Amino acid sequence: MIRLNNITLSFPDGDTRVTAVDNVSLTAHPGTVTGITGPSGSGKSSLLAVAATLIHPDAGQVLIDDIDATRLNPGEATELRRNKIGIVFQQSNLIPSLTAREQLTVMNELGAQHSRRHRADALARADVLLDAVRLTAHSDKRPHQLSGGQRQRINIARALMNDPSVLLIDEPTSALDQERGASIIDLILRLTDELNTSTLLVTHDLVHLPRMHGVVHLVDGRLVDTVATA
Ligand SMILES: Nc1ncnc2c1ncn2[C@@H]1O[C@H](COP(=O)(O)OP(=O)(O)OP(=O)(O)O)[C@@H](O)[C@H]1O
Repeated sequence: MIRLNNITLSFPDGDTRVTAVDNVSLTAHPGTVTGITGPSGSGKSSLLAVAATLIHPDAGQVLIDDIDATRLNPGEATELRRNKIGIVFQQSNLIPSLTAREQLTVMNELGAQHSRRHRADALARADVLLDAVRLTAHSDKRPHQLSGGQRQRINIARALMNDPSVLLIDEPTSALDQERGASIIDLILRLTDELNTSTLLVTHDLVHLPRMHGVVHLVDGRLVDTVATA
């Protein structure tokens, strides 16, 4: 579960500061997808970065499975992120020289020795996830041999490699046409259900919102509306 309590975040802007996120609270339960929407510049990506523990907020708490990430030192926060949070960034950052399977197994090589899986376990996990995202037949292909939708599926599978309880996804459909976008949303809904993740999904694509379990709407960094949908 992820709970954001009264998050405020500002950035320096000349002599003043711009408030990117203004006193926002939300909770996402396991097995649910919460959409975060709002106009450009409304603070969606900033809020996701705070949830990911990549940016420390000016005020507020980030509770991941009841651990307050804002009280951890940088090393502890990195460990928490590695073990409990899967992140799919807006920009795909697949490594050009690696196959689809290696994009996943390389996750296991990063981070502290004690938290790594045995190589055979990592391979087995990668194959389960490649199957879950329907890419088994493409396991040995490199990014340039795959479509945009297939690359996005690998990004999602990779974020799930360490079995996170929280899945954070920024604009997963922005580079895809409507049909491929809808199929990525299908995938995220299914994996959230099967793997019981608490998923936050940033999107400005309103067509997908009715399919989510809840939606929060940001304007100028403030939460203006919370809607339970499904
Ligand atoms: N690193 C930064 N330094 C300074 N200001 C920033 C930084 N990141 C974001 N901002 C500002 O914070 C506000 C919120 O930006 P953010 O990227 O979170 O919005 P967004 O809703 O994700 O926008 P978009 O839909 O265009 O991606 C904006 O005013 C933006 O200019």
